[in-house]
Amino acid sequence: MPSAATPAPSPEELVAAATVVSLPMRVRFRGVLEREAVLLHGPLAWAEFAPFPEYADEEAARWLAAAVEAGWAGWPEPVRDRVPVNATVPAVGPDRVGEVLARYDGCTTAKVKVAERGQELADDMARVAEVRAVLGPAARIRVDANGGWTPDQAREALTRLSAYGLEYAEQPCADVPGLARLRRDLARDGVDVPVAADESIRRSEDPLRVAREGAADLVVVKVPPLGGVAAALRIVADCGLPAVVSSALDTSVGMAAGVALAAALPALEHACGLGTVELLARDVATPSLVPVAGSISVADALQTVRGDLVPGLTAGGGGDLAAGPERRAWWLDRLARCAALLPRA
Ligand SMILES: O=C(O)CCC(=O)c1ccccc1C(=O)O
Ligand SMILES: [Mg+2]
Repeated sequence: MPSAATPAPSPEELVAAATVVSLPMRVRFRGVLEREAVLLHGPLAWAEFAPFPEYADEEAARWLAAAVEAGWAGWPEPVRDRVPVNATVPAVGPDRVGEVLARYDGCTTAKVKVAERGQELADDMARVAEVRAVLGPAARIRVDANGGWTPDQAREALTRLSAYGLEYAEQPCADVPGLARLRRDLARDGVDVPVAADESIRRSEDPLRVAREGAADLVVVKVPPLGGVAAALRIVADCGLPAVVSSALDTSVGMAAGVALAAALPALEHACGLGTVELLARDVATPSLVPVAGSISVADALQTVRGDLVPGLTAGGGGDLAAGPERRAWWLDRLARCAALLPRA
């Protein structure tokens, strides 16, 4: 049960509840082949704190607020039992697309990374074409450029990629004015590709600006950067746009928070980017929280965080997933600094 009266745990309490793990990834994502995370054993559940290493403390503190909600306060009530999930295809060559998609059981929506640094539109075309060929005409395909295109590049790329049929384009351009201009240009040209905002929501001081300025058709929401499930629900309601829940490259523990958000949204019209545990070569829970027949059960998500993790993984010990002493010290220091930034009830 969420409770506004639950006081935030102290920095000492959080450090005592923490273990630091390092997980190898199957494919490079965000330029890394290894994902580090702090797992916190709270009184209600396990929680995850894993802001990307380059984020400053102020931004990382929102990720910690989301972890405190998970472990200490609890999540809003679900309104559905299962959450549909998309496959996520990193910027691999077409030769690896089949192998990536095969790991997502029953997923009929795929998100394809595009505009990767060092690659060209021809690479994106080949990757998206292969996804369409593997999944067939009925599948939904969305692309995610992570802000990598100028508005003109995005117009050209999406006009060409639209030949494969796109559900939407996620963060095609880096900023809100760019997204708004692109949306107008696509409408003028008759190119039917809706625009979704991701970074413009989750890394913004003003997450409602996208909606105010008509810069997107839908919003992508992630629990950790928005400061928790309850905070994300409020942002979606205030935006008044359809929402897609996505992950931030989480372990099964972090993924459960995304499932809790997707389960609690009043409306859910799109598959969610909550299948990315498949990108990790190792995970903290058995079984892993991965889609079965294209969706994740909400009860499975709750059980994942309320039960035991893999043998040897306890607050204070990471078993054979434990990060080395230097990385452990770096993360615990960061945890304590971010904890000091949280409002204390
Ligand atoms: O939405 C998905 O399918 C997976 C999540 C994802 O793509 C992602 C994962 C880590 C960091 C950024 C992003 C992103 O959506 O941009
Ligand atoms: Mg994105």
